[in-house]
Amino acid sequence: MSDTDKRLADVRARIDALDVDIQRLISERAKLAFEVAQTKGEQLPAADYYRPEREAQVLRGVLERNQGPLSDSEILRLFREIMSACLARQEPMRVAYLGPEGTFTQQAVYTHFGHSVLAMGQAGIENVFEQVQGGEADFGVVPIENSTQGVVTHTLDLFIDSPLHICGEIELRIHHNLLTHANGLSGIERVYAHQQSLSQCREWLRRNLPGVELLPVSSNAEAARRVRSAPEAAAIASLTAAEIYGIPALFSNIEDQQDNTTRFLVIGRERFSPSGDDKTSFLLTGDEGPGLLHALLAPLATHGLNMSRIESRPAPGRKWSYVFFIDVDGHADEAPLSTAMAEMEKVGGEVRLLGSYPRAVTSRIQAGNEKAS
Ligand SMILES: O=C(O)C(=O)C[C@]1(C(=O)O)C=C[C@@H](O)C=C1
Repeated sequence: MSDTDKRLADVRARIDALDVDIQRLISERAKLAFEVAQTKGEQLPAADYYRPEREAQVLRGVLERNQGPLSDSEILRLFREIMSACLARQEPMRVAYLGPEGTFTQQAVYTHFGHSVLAMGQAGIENVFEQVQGGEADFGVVPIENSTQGVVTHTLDLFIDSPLHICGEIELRIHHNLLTHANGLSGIERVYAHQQSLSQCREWLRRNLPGVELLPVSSNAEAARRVRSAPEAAAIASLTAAEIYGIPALFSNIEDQQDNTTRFLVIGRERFSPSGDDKTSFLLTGDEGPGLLHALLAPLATHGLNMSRIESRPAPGRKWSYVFFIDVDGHADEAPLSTAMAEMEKVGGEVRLLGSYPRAVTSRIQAGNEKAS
């Protein structure tokens, strides 16, 4: 045996010993998670054991402890999967998402819930809402805004008449790829993609495929599906879609903005407790003149609450009336937000809580500055 072989055998023996420990510890952890489950009630479906606030706390701890050599997102992913597996001891949770298979929304589902869930692709955002409301799905995941393209108005509008709650947010870095069976750019006659993705890659397409026909379709996964047997066409889609539909990526990371990020919301039928670092979304409506919005927002300022977003949409059936979507820091069950919301209700108009939920854990990972990457 050469010296190199001996060193290799030695390191592998140490890895084997560690694997035994890791496996024992994971099994021990799973047993403790089952113990927690028993205290919540035996034989309930997984959705009844799910505690997003606790999961966020566990994952924040993982990030704080990480000293490398694994990157923050890798170590998060591993612990995410361990918790997902611990939870899926009963029937897996059913999570509806904007499909078909291979969309970024599906990727958001796995990033947030891990792979031990049943992800159910839906044809439209409204179908995701319907599945959760009707109880066919335990939770739903829908896109809400993109850092390059702005808000997904269709999702906002669906909240206006929905009784569902927001119980989580997911931030996903969006990397676009040019998928094609063509050997080079010169063989491409048309490009399919979702309109949002065409817009996010506008500059790249202008420089690299000038004059080529750009065809918007319902999703990037649908674009990939169309290109499967059309070697003269290309699709803009994720690498997951490339794998599912068996199409090579001719170019990767073709998005114009390096930090192109999409935010998704998790919707469900219940409300959850504070996690220690939460956000709250609510809806404001009222017909009492321009001073009303100012009066409604004043308590937020008085209590020093940070408002991270305000979005207005036309109120359905009321010409020139608006509905305002507001995001603030804090949980509605905790002061100072609970106090501010009580004061807002006294002003008049309607203040409807859409949900309080843990801030996306991945938002703690600085883009391009990832610890140990
Ligand atoms: O702490 C709990 O409430 C658990 O059920 C355990 C656990 C975990 O594995 O850490 C599992 C599922 C919940 O969503 C949250 C956490």
